[in-house]
Amino acid sequence: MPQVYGHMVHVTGPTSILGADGEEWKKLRKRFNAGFAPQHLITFLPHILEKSFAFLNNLDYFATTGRPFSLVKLTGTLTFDIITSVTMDVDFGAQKMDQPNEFTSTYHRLLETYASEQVDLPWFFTPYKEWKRRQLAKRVKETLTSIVQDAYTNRKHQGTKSRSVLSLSLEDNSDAITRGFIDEAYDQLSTFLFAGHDTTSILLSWMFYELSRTPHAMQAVRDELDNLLGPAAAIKETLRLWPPAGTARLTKPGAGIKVQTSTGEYDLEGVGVYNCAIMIQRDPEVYGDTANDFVPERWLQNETMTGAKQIPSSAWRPFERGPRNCIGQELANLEARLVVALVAPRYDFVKIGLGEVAVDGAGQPISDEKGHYKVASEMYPTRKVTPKPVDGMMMRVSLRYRATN
Ligand code: HEM
Repeated sequence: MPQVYGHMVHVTGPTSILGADGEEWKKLRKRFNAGFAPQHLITFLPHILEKSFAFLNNLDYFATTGRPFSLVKLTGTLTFDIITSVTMDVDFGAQKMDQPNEFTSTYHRLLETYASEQVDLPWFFTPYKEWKRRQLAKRVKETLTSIVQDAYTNRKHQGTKSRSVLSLSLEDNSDAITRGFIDEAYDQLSTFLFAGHDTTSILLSWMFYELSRTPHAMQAVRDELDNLLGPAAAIKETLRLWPPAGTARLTKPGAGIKVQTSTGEYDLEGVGVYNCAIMIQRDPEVYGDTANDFVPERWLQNETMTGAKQIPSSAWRPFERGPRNCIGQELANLEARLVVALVAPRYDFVKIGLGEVAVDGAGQPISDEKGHYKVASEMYPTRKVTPKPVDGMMMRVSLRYRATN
């Protein structure tokens, strides 16, 4: 839907796979599918592991100093390091807290220009922000373009080929390198950079938050680590409650698209359709009276669990469905499983600020009847007023044990 996609053009570029349509999209999707085949994804494991250990080092620092920190910032640099390493074979060292990397901070400052309710206003309402966004986008483009150019040279002179997004973007080139060709490769690279790290970092933050206030679920994750079932259910449930991405489509006039709902049939000819995953995935008709609760057990194929069999697949769509679904979903799952397997046994997280757990006079958490800790203030107020901004998942973390090696 151009009205939505247009806003993101400074992050994704005009020829991005996200905005492409028809034959152009098919060509791009086919090309990049090769980089996300299961047997190829497994080759990313050493990269993901290496970056996850750097993440553990950072958590250790906060555990030993007791300092509060923004979890979403920390997971953001982790997933940034992973995505740059697997899509362009470059290590920006984004997680080095004592030596902030310039490209990483420029990129995150660019993303922050979108984190405001004013984002939907035309540019002339927020001229300074628009100017700043363009400046930051220009600097990001300079760095990524030089990476594209270097990769092109290596490919041409040394025959270096891989199935990274960058390498796949350079396929189809004629002998002469043109500005347009480099720009297109840059658009795809920067799209994967954005789509492949922001989402996964949000997933990880919400998951550790929900686990921190649902002790039985955290215990199940720790118990189930051997077969990775526990993390899989926790990941799925986090994505149900807190889908980090979404989709909007413009229906073609004459395509005959109609939708049947409990209140009648609606004609969706030539309109913008926004699949609001956060509402669909909290539908009480499907998820019952625990629709708003974090209940990973619902996804375990256990006959005794209520609801497990009745959830229609279309009621869970964080990666969307059909041919335009998320190309990186298996990578996101792989990352999340690995990170939770390393982090869950080693640390306890405690939320501070918005969403922190309510305690009794003795300082003990107060549980509700469903086994969740009650929160003192909701992360997202449900009142019909402008919600407060989220606080970046401010946390404290403590070590459950010290690794000897
Ligand atoms: C928790 C993590 C993730 C979530 C929730 C997520 C969600 C989504 C959703 C909902 C779409 C469909 C958008 C639309 O229809 O307009 C999408 C598309 C896409 N995602 Fe993801 N994503 C995640 C991780 C990733 C990763 C790790 C990558 C890359 C490595 C990635 C790359 C893409 C790309 C390139 C598209 C466009 C696909 C196309 O149009 O053919 N995503 N994602």
